[in-house]
Amino acid sequence: MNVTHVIYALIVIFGLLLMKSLLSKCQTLRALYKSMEQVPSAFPKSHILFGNVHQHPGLNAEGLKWYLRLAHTWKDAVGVKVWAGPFQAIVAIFNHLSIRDILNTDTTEKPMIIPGYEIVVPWIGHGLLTSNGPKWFRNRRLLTPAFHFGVLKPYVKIYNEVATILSTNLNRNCDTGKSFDVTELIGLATLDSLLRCLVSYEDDAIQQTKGIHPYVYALEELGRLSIKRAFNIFHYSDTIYNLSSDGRLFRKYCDYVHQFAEDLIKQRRDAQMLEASTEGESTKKHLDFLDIMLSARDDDSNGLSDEEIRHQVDTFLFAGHDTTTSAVCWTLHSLAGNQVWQDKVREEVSNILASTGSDEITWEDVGKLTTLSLVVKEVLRMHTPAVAISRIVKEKMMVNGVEILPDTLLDLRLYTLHHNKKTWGDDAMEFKPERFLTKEVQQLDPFAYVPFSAGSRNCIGKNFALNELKVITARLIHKFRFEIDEDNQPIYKPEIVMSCKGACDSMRCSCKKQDLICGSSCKCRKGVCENCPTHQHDDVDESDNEFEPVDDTITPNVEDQEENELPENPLPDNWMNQLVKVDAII
Ligand code: HEM
Repeated sequence: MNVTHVIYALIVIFGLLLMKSLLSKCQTLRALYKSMEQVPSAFPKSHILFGNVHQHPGLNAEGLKWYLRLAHTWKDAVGVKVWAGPFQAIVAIFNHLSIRDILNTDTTEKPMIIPGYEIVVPWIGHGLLTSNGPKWFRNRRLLTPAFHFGVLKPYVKIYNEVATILSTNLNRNCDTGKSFDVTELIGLATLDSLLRCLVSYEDDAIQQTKGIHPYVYALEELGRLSIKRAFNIFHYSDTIYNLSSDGRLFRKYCDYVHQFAEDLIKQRRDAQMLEASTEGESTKKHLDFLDIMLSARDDDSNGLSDEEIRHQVDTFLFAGHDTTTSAVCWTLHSLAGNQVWQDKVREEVSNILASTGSDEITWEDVGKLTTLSLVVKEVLRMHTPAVAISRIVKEKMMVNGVEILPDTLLDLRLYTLHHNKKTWGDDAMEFKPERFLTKEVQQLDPFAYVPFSAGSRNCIGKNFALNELKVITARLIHKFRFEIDEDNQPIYKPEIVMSCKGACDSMRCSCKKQDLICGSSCKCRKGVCENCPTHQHDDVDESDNEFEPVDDTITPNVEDQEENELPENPLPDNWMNQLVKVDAII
């Protein structure tokens, strides 16, 4: 046998292996297409190359309505299928029975692909949110003590400190006499609180809006660039993305936030070593997340490396920031649109604070905020901050009676689940906190209401978030009155979280004349605020309105609707108006 024979033999073997792999791929695909026949389709036709990607209405208000229409039509189905290209089957799920089967099993995991969770991995690494299997399991066990009630308790003081600075900033903006967007201030406050609680980082510059802190700026840019990448299929390849200007910018901001976290970790290690060597007392006010991570040990007495700790710090800032900001903003927005509930919450807070004679909400007080709790539950249902989460099937599994094959992507539409009329009734689109007192809702399947997800991969920061949300809202409602601004409507942005542009903006006096009032009891209806007599009302100058009016992103695209033969819109025409307008006073 000479060299030529060997080459021929290798070519034949290689060809056979290739054929075998192609055959097996074809069989898998055939099985996938067959299994998907049991799932109704979101679109009547799918493109041979793009699947349905080009038909999707996008991450906007129209997209939300589109999923609601599908949920209304396919009430009892496992979900509906969408093809991302010819090979990737996605099942959009909005039925609690399907959600229960998916979140209750270990045959699914986080999809580490682009545009899935993989997009944020260069930024947050393989922390708790973006890891699977034994790595996730070990880290979850090591990090769970960081959210123990004993650790969370002292954080309530920090939420109060943050709320005080936030109130001062709101008042300062009120002094300008112009409408302004409070979303940004709330975002800075929730970031400030995360940095203080988790890594004991205190810097007054964080809550300053002017001359924005470089860390705040870097986080904002990273969020913006991640979304941008998700919508550019040419940037799905790491090589191409890294060479692009966006990719280089993304890398630059990643390097900055990584360095920021590394410096904090190093400083803490140095401080701990100094304390140990001098037997000195710690000057820290509370045990933080970093302390717990630095001392955490697994069963083999191994701790977390500095790189692992950095991944977790970045993960917690990522997972805990926009979500909480969204929840606070939508709570204020909902109360602005429901003065009766706003007054009930204010009365509850006032009674609690009057009984303690303090301005601060204590740990014990948080449990007494029962009216606010109802409001918060309803807000998390109506404006679900984590609009959707996803999983990939690892092993063949049954979902709501349908067999789903490996590699199918499951798109759990939590917002849609929370508005499913079959579960929540015909008033599902209405803000009714009292629904959580009814027997029907109390007896619902626990998987029908999952703003923090459920099962082993539920939100580890749930109690942290709820406490913070309640303290900040209580403090603001005690001091300010929020009202709907008829002129400015925020625009729904259901991206990584349910954010909005301009929600909760425009702090105004109830006289609706662009004057802004400080204090807690503005009765101004005439022209001069009795609390701030220096603030005379000016005529409203429309050019002062910096907020975008509702644009066509929320107008149903009739053309697409006809082409896709979508079912009739089950929502009232003005449903968006009911959700998005906001204004506030004093
Ligand atoms: C209102 C605020 C919040 C909401 C609605 C929320 C919601 C969620 C949801 C739905 C998940 C599941 C994600 C998935 O399956 O992909 C999740 C996971 C997670 N959340 Fe939150 N979250 C909030 C606040 C926070 C806060 C404040 C922190 C940290 C301080 C945090 C840290 C995490 C982490 C680390 C995970 C991953 C857990 C794991 O996979 O083991 N979240 N969150």
